[in-house]
Amino acid sequence: MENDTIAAVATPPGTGGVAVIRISGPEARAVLEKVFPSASAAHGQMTYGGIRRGGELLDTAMAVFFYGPRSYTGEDTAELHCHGSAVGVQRVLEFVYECGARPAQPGEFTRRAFVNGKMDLSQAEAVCDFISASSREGARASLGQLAGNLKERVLSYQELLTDALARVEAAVEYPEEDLEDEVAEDILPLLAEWKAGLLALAQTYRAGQIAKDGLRVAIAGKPNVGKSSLLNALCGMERAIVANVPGTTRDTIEQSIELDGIRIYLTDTAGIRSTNDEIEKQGVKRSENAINESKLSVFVLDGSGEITDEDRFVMRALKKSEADLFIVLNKLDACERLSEKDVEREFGAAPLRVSAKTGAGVGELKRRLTDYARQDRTAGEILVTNERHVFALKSAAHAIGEAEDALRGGMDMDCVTIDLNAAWRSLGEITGKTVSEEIIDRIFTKFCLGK
Ligand SMILES: Nc1nc2c(c(=O)[nH]1)N(C=O)[C@@H](CNc1ccc(C(=O)N[C@@H](CCC(=O)O)C(=O)O)cc1)CN2
Ligand SMILES: Nc1nc2c(ncn2[C@@H]2O[C@H](COP(=O)(O)OP(=O)(O)OP(=O)(O)O)[C@@H](O)[C@H]2O)c(=O)[nH]1
Ligand SMILES: [Mg+2]
Repeated sequence: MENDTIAAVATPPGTGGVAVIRISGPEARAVLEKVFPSASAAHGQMTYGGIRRGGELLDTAMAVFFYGPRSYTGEDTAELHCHGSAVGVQRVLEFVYECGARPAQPGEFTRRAFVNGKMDLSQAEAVCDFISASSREGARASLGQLAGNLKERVLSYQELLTDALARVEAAVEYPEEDLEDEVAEDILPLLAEWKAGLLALAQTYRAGQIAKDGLRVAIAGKPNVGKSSLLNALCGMERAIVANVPGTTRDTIEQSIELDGIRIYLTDTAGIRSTNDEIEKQGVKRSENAINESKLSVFVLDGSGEITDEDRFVMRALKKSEADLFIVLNKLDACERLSEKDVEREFGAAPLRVSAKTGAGVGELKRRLTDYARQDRTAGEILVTNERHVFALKSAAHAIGEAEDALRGGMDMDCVTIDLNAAWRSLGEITGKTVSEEIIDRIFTKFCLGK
């Protein structure tokens, strides 16, 4: 399976300007010559010509050939740049299969690039993330990883660990030289530094996850405080129905916006209150679900009224969830009955004053949302966006901590060696050096076809 020749359409299905078929493997050149006889023999040179099966013209296209290892996959690779006709591309693809290629599995081109050492596992994962990025920040984070920022950082830690291991092993090997104390003294501060660095990197995951997957924000509050109006103000359109009738919003309403490069999934919810109305009850249940699925809740209060038991009821529901909380005091354009102090006294946090009606304060709310999304950014420009990587970084930091304890406790130097090796192996899970075939399978089956 590893060494046959694969083919797939690399561009999205359907109608387009141009569609690209990629062919990779030892027979790629032979396949290309059958499908596109006028192909140039020169590396990377695109030529124009006809694709004919028997006497029949299937397309007039362009083709290019890359000799391995100077290609994306590291193998011989051909590309056919066809007209973006769904039917035309299908016919050319069938012809390519007849000429000796087989259909590629999802992610198989990139898997070959990984197997052939063209990229490490973190870069291969970044290819998938970059393609599916839903915001500028998500695209930036995955492109950094694709360019190798995480890989380089991990490799440099592995190099440091290897140096430390060499010193520890020398102390073990030449006990007569009494190197142990000196090695311990030299290495201990380094271990602390590496552990902190790895943990700081792991901590970028919160911001990384938001960059990659966006931030889910629920807009919650009792009926008629202006939640739907706030949703509309945040997304700049009349997305939800607004009316001066408590219970206007019956179902949750979702709208995503991009704020300063970050994808934000806003959910406007039905006003939460205890009710006997069957439909409203279901709406309230959905509101509670939306809050539980969000990382952040915006709790809306009506500044033209008083704090009521209904507000307290909502606050209790919010407190039960794990979501962080912003309090917003709405209707600041109307006569003011509630001050920021009142809210702080009641709910323990100062609110942001806005008017969903005039838009006052909405810019500041947006700013606070993006600040919230960006907090925890350290460790330079690298953003860890993958739980698997976080786990590996934390495991490595933990093993380094064990090595520290062993050194400090005057334990056998062999224990230190074991711990440092464990740290090295944990880091190798990120680059793919020390990862099981099952995990690699799982990663690549998530890819789209043709990548
Ligand atoms: N036409 C086309 N465009 C594409 C791709 C592709 O496969 N085909 N890519 C696919 O995702 C991305 C570009 N990524 C690529 C990465 C490496 C190589 C490559 O040939 N690398 C060789 C040679 C480098 C060189 O000549 O300097 C190498 O690494 O040895 C090609 C594309 C996006 N655009
Ligand atoms: N003066 C003023 N009125 C507002 C403001 N925001 C909302 N309103 C009014 O308050 C009423 C309720 O607004 P909605 O946005 O429908 O309130 P809601 O919280 O979504 O209500 P439910 O869906 O019933 O829970 C409407 O008449 C709005 O025009 C504001 O900032 N100032
Ligand atoms: Mg509403």
